[in-house]
Formats: sequence, C-alpha cells, structure tokens
Amino acid sequence: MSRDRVIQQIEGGLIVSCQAGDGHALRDSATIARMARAAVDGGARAIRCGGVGGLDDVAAVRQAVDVPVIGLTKHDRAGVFITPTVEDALAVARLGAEIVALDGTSRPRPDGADLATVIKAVHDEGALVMADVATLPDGELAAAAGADVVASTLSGYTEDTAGRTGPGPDLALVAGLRGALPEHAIVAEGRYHSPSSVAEAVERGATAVVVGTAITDPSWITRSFAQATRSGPA
Ligand SMILES: CC(=O)N[C@H](C=O)[C@@H](O)[C@H](O)[C@H](O)COP(=O)(O)O
Repeated sequence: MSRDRVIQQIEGGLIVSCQAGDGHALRDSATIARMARAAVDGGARAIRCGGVGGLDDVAAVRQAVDVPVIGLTKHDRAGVFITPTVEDALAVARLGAEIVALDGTSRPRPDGADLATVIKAVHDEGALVMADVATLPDGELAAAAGADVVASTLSGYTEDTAGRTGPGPDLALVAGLRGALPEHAIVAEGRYHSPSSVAEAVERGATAVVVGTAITDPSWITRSFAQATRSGPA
C-alpha cells in the first residue's frame, strides 16, 4: 500500500489499540487478533498492536484484519521503551505492519541510533513511521527526521511530562502539533476515554484518534462501572 493510501485510510477515523500486557487475562495473541476483528467490525480504520514481546500479536493481527496495522514492540525498561532499537523496528516492519510505531522523543535510544536512522531503516523496508512523542519540540524534531505520522502517545509518560494533564488526554499538544506541522498526519493518542474527548481531538486538528484502554481493556472498563456502584449518582 502506498504512503498516501495508508494515510488516506486513517484520515478522519478511529484507530483502536489492542494490547494486553503480561499477567492480563487477555494476554494471548489469538485473543488480541479477535479483539482487532471486533474493532474493525465497529468501524476502526486501523489497529495499533504489540507490547512487551508483542511481535506475535502483530503477526496475528496482520493475518486477522485487512485494515492498516500499526505495529510496535515494547521493552520492559525505563526511558525509551516503544520499539526502541533499529532491530525492533525492522522486525515489526517485516511482519507486514504498514506503520511502525516507535519512540519519537529526543531521549537516547538503547542502541545509540538517532531517530533519522531508525526512520530511514523502516522506510527502506517499505513501511511508514508513527513517531510517539511527548512534547511539541519532540514532534517538530521527529517530523524533521522524516516521521510520516506524529502522535501524542507519550505525553504524560516521560520524566518531563509525568502528570501533565492528570487523567485526561493532552489536547493542547494535539493542537500545538497541528499548528506547527500543518502538512503532517497528527494522531491523538493517550487517555481518550470517551467519544466526546475523541471529538475534541478532531476539532483540534487530529488526523485520527487512537483509543486503547477504554475499548479493549475489559478489566479497566469493569473497574470504572464497579466504582460507580460504590460512589452512587454523581
Ligand atoms: C504510554 C504507552 O505505553 N502507551 C501505549 C502505546 O502503545 C499503550 O499502552 C496505550 O494503551 C495506547 O497508547 C493507547 O492509549 P490508551 O490506552 O490510553 O487509550
């Protein structure tokens, strides 16, 4: 699929993140693939998947759906942990993910590669890059390094941004990225827990919005309903 075609497919749409870490009741690649199919049935334009050792999830989802796959692999480590090395990025691309999601911050990567090098390696495999960033300067640097898509994924999850927006999404970052990178695909991701917050991200200029937990983590969803039985009407 060409770069433009992949971007067109996600434009104006919802992307569903299907992930379950070690110890989660849904931790099974075949189960993740079924969730991905259910998400596509509900209108997801693309699936984001992969986690700690998540290459099997990427392979299973690739087989299960015919929408673009945004693949990643996570390392259980401090600092850069989303598809941190060139080797990881190539492994994800070689499984057929149209887009490789990787850390797009300016923090040092464990293999010492710079972002432009990782991005070029992914492009040479024929895949696009979604740079997961935490701040506006990160996003600008990632775009200059060649990222095809810039996503707000890591806002709130780096040392400098921890707790920046509390439990809600970083809509200001989405608006900032849109203003600074008018020609880029900007993806809103991280703590979008309601349809109204998704609509707000689109209003601020997001090309697409990723929702994970609020759709694909039944334990989290149950907890929010269970809390309501204890707190009574708002
Ligand atoms: C920070 C980090 O590791 N984010 C991960 C990225 O792949 C996932 O754990 C999130 O679930 C995903 O970004 C979707 O966000 P939310 O689940 O909040 O809708």
